[in-house]
Amino acid sequence: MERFFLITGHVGRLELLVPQGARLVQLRIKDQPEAEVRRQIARARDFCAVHGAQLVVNDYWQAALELNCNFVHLGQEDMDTADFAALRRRGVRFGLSTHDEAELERALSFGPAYVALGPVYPTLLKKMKWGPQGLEQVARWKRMAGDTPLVAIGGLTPERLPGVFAAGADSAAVVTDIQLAEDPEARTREWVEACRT
Ligand SMILES: Cc1ncc(COP(=O)(O)OP(=O)(O)O)c(N)n1
Ligand SMILES: Cc1nc(C(=O)O)sc1CCOP(=O)(O)O
Ligand SMILES: [Mg+2]
Repeated sequence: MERFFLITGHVGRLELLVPQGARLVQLRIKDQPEAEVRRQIARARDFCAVHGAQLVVNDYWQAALELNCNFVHLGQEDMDTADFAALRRRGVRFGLSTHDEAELERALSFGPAYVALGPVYPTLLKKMKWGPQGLEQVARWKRMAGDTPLVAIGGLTPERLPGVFAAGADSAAVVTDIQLAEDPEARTREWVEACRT
């Protein structure tokens, strides 16, 4: 699995940062009208196809199906309503969020392309009911997930990556560190480099 997992909140940002070297990118749109969501997903799909990047559509699995996208990310609530049979029929891979053992067990039962564990470190992005999981939890998740790739998320920075990968994460996902960077393009290149080593 790609070690660098970029997450952006707008297709414009995705178009700016993918050319810096991101090969796996999630479009995580929040609080937008459905038509705008679909417009952005279609644009991201086409852009990623041209630039050789894998697009992962967050939340909007129905739009992803309708717009012929092939990878979605689903949270625990999304799992209640997602049509996994339809996703499988159409060859759409899915990654799933997990935060505790019960969620991990449930997520693994669906046969995901990856499971995500978070927040590994404190995150500024959103209020969460889970405290920081820490690196020992990353190592436990890796053991429990078996062959399913593990994505670490939450409060990650290039400086924290050696510890995260040493603990067993296969991939590291980021929103805030790049979103708030003074120079997001340069910071993305730093991530690409840090994930290479
Ligand atoms: C790679 C990755 N991991 C976790 C999440 C979080 O998904 P979710 O719990 O559905 O929360 P939102 O991102 O929808 O707020 C993710 N998006 N990507
Ligand atoms: C969107 C999201 N989901 C998380 C989870 O644990 O499921 S942590 C998180 C925040 C993303 O990380 P940051 O902005 O700190 O890089
Ligand atoms: Mg979600």
